[in-house]
Amino acid sequence: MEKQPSVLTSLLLVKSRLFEVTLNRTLLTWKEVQLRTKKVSGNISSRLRFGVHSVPVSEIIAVRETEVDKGTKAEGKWQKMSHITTETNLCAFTVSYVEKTGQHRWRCSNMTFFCSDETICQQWVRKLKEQLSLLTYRPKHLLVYINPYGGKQQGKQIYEHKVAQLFTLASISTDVIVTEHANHARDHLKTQADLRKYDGIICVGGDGMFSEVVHGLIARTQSDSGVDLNDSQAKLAQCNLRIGIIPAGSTDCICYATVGVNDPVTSALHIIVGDTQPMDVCSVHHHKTFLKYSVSLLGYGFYGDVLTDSERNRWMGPARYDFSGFKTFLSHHYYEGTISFLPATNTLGSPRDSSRCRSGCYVCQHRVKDISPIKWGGGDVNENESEGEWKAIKGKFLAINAASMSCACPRSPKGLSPAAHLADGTTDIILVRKCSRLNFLRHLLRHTSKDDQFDLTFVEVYRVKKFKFTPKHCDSEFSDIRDVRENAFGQICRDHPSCDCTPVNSNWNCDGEILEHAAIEVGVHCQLIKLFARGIEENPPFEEDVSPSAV
Ligand SMILES: Nc1ncnc2c1ncn2[C@@H]1O[C@H](COP(=O)(O)OP(=O)(O)OP(=O)(O)O)[C@@H](O)[C@H]1O
Repeated sequence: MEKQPSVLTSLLLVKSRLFEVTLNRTLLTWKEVQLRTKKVSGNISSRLRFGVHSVPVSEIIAVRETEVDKGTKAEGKWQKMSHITTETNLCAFTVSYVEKTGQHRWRCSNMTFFCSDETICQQWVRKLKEQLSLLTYRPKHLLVYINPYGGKQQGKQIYEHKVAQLFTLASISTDVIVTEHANHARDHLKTQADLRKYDGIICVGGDGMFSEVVHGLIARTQSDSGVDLNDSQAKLAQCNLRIGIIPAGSTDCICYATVGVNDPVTSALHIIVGDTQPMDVCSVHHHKTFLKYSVSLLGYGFYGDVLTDSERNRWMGPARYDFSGFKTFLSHHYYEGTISFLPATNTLGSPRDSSRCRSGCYVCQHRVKDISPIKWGGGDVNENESEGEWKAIKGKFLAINAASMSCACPRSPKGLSPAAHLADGTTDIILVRKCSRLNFLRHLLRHTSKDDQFDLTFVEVYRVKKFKFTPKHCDSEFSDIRDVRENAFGQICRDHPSCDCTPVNSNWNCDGEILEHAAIEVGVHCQLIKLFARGIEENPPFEEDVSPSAV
């Protein structure tokens, strides 16, 4: 790699140790210099270099002049150096920067450099600030929504104690709104917020809060661009404002998928350094009506039933998911219907790949541009020359899942579709056909083991750009099919929601919310939104412990 010319180089002190500090356009580096006086050919002292520490300029948070404790000024190696005086005014500046501490966690570290005179100190502060001012992609004004009731109801405290001071340090100004009811943030974004004032929108909460902000921002962007949300074939306008998530929810799936960890300080630092991660969004329609957007999972059958049951047991807290999961597993319902889809033919990846979507993902960067408006295949199978061939699969399914990202989280370390991508314009449909309880259990357990969860005869996986699902018991095109049930004799019962007949249709679980209709049409909108994140970093570098702060 070509060596960058240095912008500034000086010998500076950190505590009592001497460092050669160099700033170039991309890196701030400090190398320890040890003075050892030894006779080489009669006289002269030589310098030996020790530990090296580098910080990318793009990961410097702030720089400021620092008060010097006058009592310490005469200490240090400068006393031993004839060419640097200790008699002058000792000055210092502090650099705050991102330190990667492992497990994808970031922390804000401070390093104070002491200079022999004020001019050098001011020069360093000026040059560092100049370099930071070139990073125009960093946000300066943010709109923050805090859900005080998400997760363990710690949203406000998390923001005030862990995030606000970092934003102040980075000279980011904020307008903060603590939400007063569900959909407050969505509706404020849709209609009231003056979005021209901001460089990004931050939500403090969980996946539900993120979903609110996504819905508000997409709706606002489409209304500003004159796009009809109910038109399932419309090409949606991209949202330019980035969204940041400060995790304060119960599951924080989106944070795990885009940052690798649900840590408020790490997320705040990704926002400050101005990271960008594009993300696909699925639009979900029922005939001519818009229902919802989804960024992670659309699940019918097993995952829909778990959510429906867990909503009835909210009083149990987070334990309701385990309880409902177990109950749904035992009930072992299957559902009949037809899934039609348009396979993603021009993508570089496949759902059975061993590679994963990571920071700077090649597959997402080289996605085939989705320029055509969404067109729906009529009937079960339809050929459309410009888009490829629709396929249809009719059957009895225990689960139909569409994963737009891996959905990996501590509960399911590999996720539902380990090789799914955040921003390649596709979603992975996973069909689990009717099988024995034991086989279904084998499939479920493989989400937590090394074995391939798709390598089972009753499981199929397809990477698609669009799909539609038609449940078997959906006689009228426009009827609401939620309450269609089947009694013991196989007859359809619509009239007795309280009788003991089994539902013949499941509900769709759309990113943790229940959809009102089973018959849906879904289209993937490639890179519709952007997050303040950079994707999960592969083997994030551990810093060698040569930093003077560790001394
Ligand atoms: N002030 C409020 N009062 C009640 N509900 C709110 C308020 N603000 C937001 N909400 C709603 O609370 C729901 C849950 O919030 P959130 O996603 O932050 O936490 P969570 O459900 O515990 O976490 P996760 O979604 O990660 O499981 C969201 O759907 C949001 O619409």
